[in-house]
Amino acid sequence: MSPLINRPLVVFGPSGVGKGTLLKRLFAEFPDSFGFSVSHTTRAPRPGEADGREYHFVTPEKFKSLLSDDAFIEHAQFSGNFYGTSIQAVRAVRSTGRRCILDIDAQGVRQIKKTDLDPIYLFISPPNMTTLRSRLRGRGTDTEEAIQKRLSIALSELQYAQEPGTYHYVVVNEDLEKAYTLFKKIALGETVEGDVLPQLDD
Ligand SMILES: Nc1ncnc2c1ncn2[C@@H]1O[C@H](COP(=O)(O)OP(=O)(O)OP(=O)(O)O)[C@@H](O)[C@H]1O
Repeated sequence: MSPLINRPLVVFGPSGVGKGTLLKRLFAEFPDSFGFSVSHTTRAPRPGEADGREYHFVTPEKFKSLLSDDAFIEHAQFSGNFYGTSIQAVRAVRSTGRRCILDIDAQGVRQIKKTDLDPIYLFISPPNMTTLRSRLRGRGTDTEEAIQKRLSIALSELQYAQEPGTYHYVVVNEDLEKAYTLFKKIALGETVEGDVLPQLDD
């Protein structure tokens, strides 16, 4: 098996747990070491978005043909549009000498497990549910209805993480400095213990 650093890193965890916060810090500290793959989408580009940079913008027909050619390692539909990560996009990151990071949901993780991508799976966990709820509210970006929806999806993500063999590592994002220190070591391919998945039954 190749060294850990050569394998893509799949980062998953419930909405509001702090994935974006940790990833932003990692990219700021190591601007040349990591890359996100460019996904395909059928949604229209927003002002300022460039094809091949934010997304590969494709028609629904093209998306379907890629899908039937098994081009995607995972795909999903959100609010009427399709999104997918192609194996080619992951390889493109690798060819620039960067470690590819995939920030996806549990449904995507399930799909990737059926491929031969062989990534490292890292689950970002809240220390408890109370903290997760208050972070989602504290972010101030969602309505109460959207928060409830995110929380119910979060519960299924947490249930998924409790199934055996789901992840290689857990990072509990309680104290941000501590979480980032461990997250960084895992991203850099160091061999570490990782945290233990908390109970999350509060
Ligand atoms: N260790 C921490 N302690 C306290 N607050 C934190 C910590 N980590 C992140 N936060 C805050 O929690 C909120 C959610 O974080 P963030 O947006 O990074 O989550 P996310 O997992 O990327 O969510 P989504 O999947 O919805 O994009 C933000 O307001 C962030 O500043």
